[in-house]
Amino acid sequence: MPNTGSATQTTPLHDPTPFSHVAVIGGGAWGTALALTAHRAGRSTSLWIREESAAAEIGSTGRNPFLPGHEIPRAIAVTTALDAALRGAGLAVLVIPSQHLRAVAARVEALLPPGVPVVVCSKGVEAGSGALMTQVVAEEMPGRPQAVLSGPSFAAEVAEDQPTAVTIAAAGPGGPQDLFAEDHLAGRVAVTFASETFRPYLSDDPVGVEVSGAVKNVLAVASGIIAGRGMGSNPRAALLARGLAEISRLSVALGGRAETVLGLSGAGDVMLTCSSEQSRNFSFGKALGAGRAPGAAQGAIGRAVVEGVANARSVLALAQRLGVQMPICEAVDRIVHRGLPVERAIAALLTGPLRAEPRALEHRASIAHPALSAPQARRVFA
Ligand SMILES: NC(=O)C1=CN([C@@H]2O[C@H](COP(=O)(O)OP(=O)(O)OC[C@H]3O[C@@H](n4cnc5c(N)ncnc54)[C@H](O)[C@@H]3O)[C@@H](O)[C@H]2O)C=CC1
Ligand SMILES: O=C(CO)COP(=O)(O)O
Repeated sequence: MPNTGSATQTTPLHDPTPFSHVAVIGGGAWGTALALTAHRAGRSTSLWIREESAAAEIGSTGRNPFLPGHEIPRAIAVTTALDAALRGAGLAVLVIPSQHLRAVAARVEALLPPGVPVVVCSKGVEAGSGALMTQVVAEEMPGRPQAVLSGPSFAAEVAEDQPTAVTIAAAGPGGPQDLFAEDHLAGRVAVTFASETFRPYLSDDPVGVEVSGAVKNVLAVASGIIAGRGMGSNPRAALLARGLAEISRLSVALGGRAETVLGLSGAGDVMLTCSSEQSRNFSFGKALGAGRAPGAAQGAIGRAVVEGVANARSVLALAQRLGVQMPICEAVDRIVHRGLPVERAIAALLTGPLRAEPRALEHRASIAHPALSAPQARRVFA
C-alpha cells in the first residue's frame, strides 16, 4: 500500500506491515477491549483468560464478567490454555496487572518462538524490584523486541467503539523519523490495531510513556480523594499540574524525555483518569476521601485491579532510590499504606518548601530543584 504521510515525516517506501495474528494475553477488561480492537482491525485474534469461570461465561453468554455488557464475537478464540492462545501468533500483547506480569511473561517466554515481539499494556512499576514493565519483560523474555501501548483509554469505551487515541512506543536504532520506517515495531503495532475509531500515535520514548501510565494511577487516587473530600476545582487543577511535573521528573531520571508527559500517555491519561468515576483508581480514591478505610474502598471496586494501590508504594520507592521528589505520590502512599489522615496529607502538600515551576528543557536540574528551606517555608506559612 503506498504511503500518503505528510511531507514533514520521512516517507518510507511502504507502509508498515500489520501482524496478521495477534494473541492477547490477559482477559481482564483491557485485554478484552484490545482483543475486540484487533478483531475490528481485521486481525485473527486469540484471547488468553486466566479464570476458567470467566472463559466458561464467555462460552455460554458471549460476555466477559470483567467487561460486562459487551458481546465478544465468536471469531475471537477465547481460551484458558496459554499454548493454544499463542499458537501461530506474530505478536503477543501482554495485558496483565503490573504485579503479576513477571510470572505470566516467564510462562509466555517458554511457549513463544524466538523473535516474536511483545506489546506491554500493563500500567505500573513492580514492587520490590522497582522495575518498569518493559524491564520485567526484558528480564523474563531476554532479547525479545517490545513496544509499549498506553494512553487515555477506558476499556468499556473502547469496547463501545468510542473514538480513542493511544501512544505506541518502541525504541529504535535511529531517531524519531525512523518510527515511520517500514519495519519499525511501533509502526507495525500501530497499523495492527488502527481503525476508524482507534488511532495510535507513535513514540520512540517507551520510558516516558511507561512512567506516565504508572504514575497517573497514583495521581487518579489523589484526585479521587480530593473529590471524595468535597473539595473544589482549584485543588484538582493544582494536583494535575504538579502531578505532571512528578511524572516528568521521574521519566527524566530514568532516561525518558520530559516532553513525553505532554502526550496522550501523560497529560491525556492524567486528564481522563483524574476526572472520571469510570476510573477504578479515581473511584477508590473517592471512597477514601469520603472516609472509608483502604480495605473497604477496594471492596467497593470489586475484583477489578486498582493499580494505584500497589503503585503508590512501588513508584515512591523507585523515586526515593533515584532521589526524585514526588510529594503527591508520597502523600497517597502515606494515606493508603500508612494510615495518614487525609487532612494531614493535604496540609503537608500545601505547606512544604516553596518551589519554582520546572523549566521544560531543564528538567535534569529540576530533580534537585532549588526550593525554599523548611524554616523559610514555615515563615511564609506562619
Ligand atoms: N481497564 C482499563 O480501562 C485499562 C486498564 N489498563 C491496564 O491493564 C492492566 C490490566 O487491567 P484490566 O484488564 O483492567 O484488569 P481487570 O481489573 O479488568 O481484571 C483483573 C485482571 O487481573 C488478572 N489477574 C488477577 N490475578 C492474577 C494473577 N495472580 N496472575 C495473573 N493475572 C491475574 C485477571 O485474570 C484479570 O485479567 C492494568 O495494568 C491496567 O492498569 C490500561 C488501560 C485501560
Ligand atoms: O488506564 C486507564 C485508562 O486509560 C484505566 O484507568 P483505571 O484503572 O483507573 O480504571
